[in-house]
Amino acid sequence: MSLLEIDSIQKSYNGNKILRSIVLHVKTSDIVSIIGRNGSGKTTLFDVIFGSTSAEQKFVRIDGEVKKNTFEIKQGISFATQFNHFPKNLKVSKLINLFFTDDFQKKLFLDDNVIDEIIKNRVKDLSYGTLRYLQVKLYLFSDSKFCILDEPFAGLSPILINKISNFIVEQSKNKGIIISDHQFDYVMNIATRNHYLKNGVLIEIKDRNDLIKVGYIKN
Ligand SMILES: Nc1ncnc2c1ncn2[C@@H]1O[C@H](COP(=O)(O)OP(=O)(O)OP(=O)(O)O)[C@@H](O)[C@H]1O
Repeated sequence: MSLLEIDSIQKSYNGNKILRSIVLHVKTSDIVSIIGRNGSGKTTLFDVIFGSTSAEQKFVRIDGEVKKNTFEIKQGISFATQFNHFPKNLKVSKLINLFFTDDFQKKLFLDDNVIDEIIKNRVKDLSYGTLRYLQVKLYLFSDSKFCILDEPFAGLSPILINKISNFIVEQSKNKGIIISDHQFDYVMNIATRNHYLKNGVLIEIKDRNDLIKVGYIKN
């Protein structure tokens, strides 16, 4: 059982406080959602946690050890960003080989008809949705204690969303997962705990009704 403790995160852009005081604790088998309106600061929060964006204040601890820089954080957290950073000319088969040190996880990863169909292609030949599916699945299956998924369902058809949802539940047996996506029904269906990000703080929410109360959706 691992524990990720995120505390006292504060971040401003041009004097505007985007994150005021974020506290979030995630342990193995948690699927923790962060829902929020466009521009509320979800991606900024993930970038700050991961260390790709600086912050006025930040505290990240994994299993009792304070993690100060991206190098240290990368060893404990895999982060599927909204963007694809894979080299365009790389073959999908090579990309997959680069990601896995664990044969068991690799075998599990490869047991998938969607991957079968693209394994001989190059990254540049994949459609947006297929590339997104590949990217999210790679980070989800990678050998890390925690995984952050920023908009994993964006651009995916319902069948692929269901597949990714099932993988999230399966992989959460061995890792803690933080997920943010505007497809809130799919997210809340699998999350073990839900949060709403508003005015720079996280509010715990229980159900769809709470999303109406906070003004994310209409009745
Ligand atoms: N590099 C930057 N410089 C200045 N302002 C920024 C920068 N990056 C983000 N912001 C601002 O910070 C706020 C939060 O942006 P962020 O991308 O974190 O929101 P989000 O909740 O992820 O939104 P979405 O749901 O649309 O992806 C926005 O007002 C955005 O304009």
